[in-house]
Amino acid sequence: MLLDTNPIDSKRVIVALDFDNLNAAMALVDQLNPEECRLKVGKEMFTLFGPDWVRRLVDEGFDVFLDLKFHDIPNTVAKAVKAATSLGVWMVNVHASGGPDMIEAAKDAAMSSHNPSLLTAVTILTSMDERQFSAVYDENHIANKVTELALLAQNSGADGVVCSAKEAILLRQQVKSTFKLVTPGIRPTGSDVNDQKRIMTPSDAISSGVDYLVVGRPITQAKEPTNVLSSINASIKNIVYEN
Ligand SMILES: O=C(O)c1cc(=O)[nH]c(=O)n1[C@@H]1O[C@H](COP(=O)(O)O)[C@@H](O)[C@H]1O
Repeated sequence: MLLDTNPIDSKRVIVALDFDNLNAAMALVDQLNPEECRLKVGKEMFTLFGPDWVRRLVDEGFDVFLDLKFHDIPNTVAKAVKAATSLGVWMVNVHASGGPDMIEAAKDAAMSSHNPSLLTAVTILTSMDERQFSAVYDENHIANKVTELALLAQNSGADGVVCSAKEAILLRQQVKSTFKLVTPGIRPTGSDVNDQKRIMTPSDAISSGVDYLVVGRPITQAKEPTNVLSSINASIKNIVYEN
């Protein structure tokens, strides 16, 4: 299992499996090659199909991002992260707004596991635009808050953040080069935006310094999912970000 990104990682796409039907999910997974993508399992599928299914994906050779976005008191989050890493997953996440003690506790738990996982912290959800953001934070500079939360996450030991690719250029000036930027809200040209607000194409995102692209519906709802994945991989294959 890779904990670091190679200069050109052949699997920079993380396919978000958001299905309510296990057969439909596995029909897609069976077409995917663990050398060409990683997988993300979120709240819906984890709640419906549980840890055994996650272990199965790991056993099939996939690097799994278990996206449960923990946000609770430090002790509770540490125990949840310990349980998550015991499944053999590659990455787990928390909300950065849970604060430094919570992130540090999560990182300690992720590292002390017999199967250390990367820990990322969610900054501001990609479904938030300025109107949504200002309703929560009483200000309207999303990029400033993302930067603040990313630095907080880095200083508290997180391995990276989940953010929008729109903030990647700014973040790359401020965080360590090894700090992972994981970005949902990725939309190949011409695909539906759905409920995402802060979006970018795969090649623009990688050119902006993103490490991993989280792509759900543009792949999972496509008539030919593997064609979409291959075309995204081809579009980013030779892009190396230089700061
Ligand atoms: O943590 C995440 O993965 C996440 C954070 C965020 O800010 N925005 C976001 O869309 N996500 C997840 O990324 C995936 C995006 O899926 P699509 O919009 O279908 O590409 C979903 O599974 C979301 O839960």
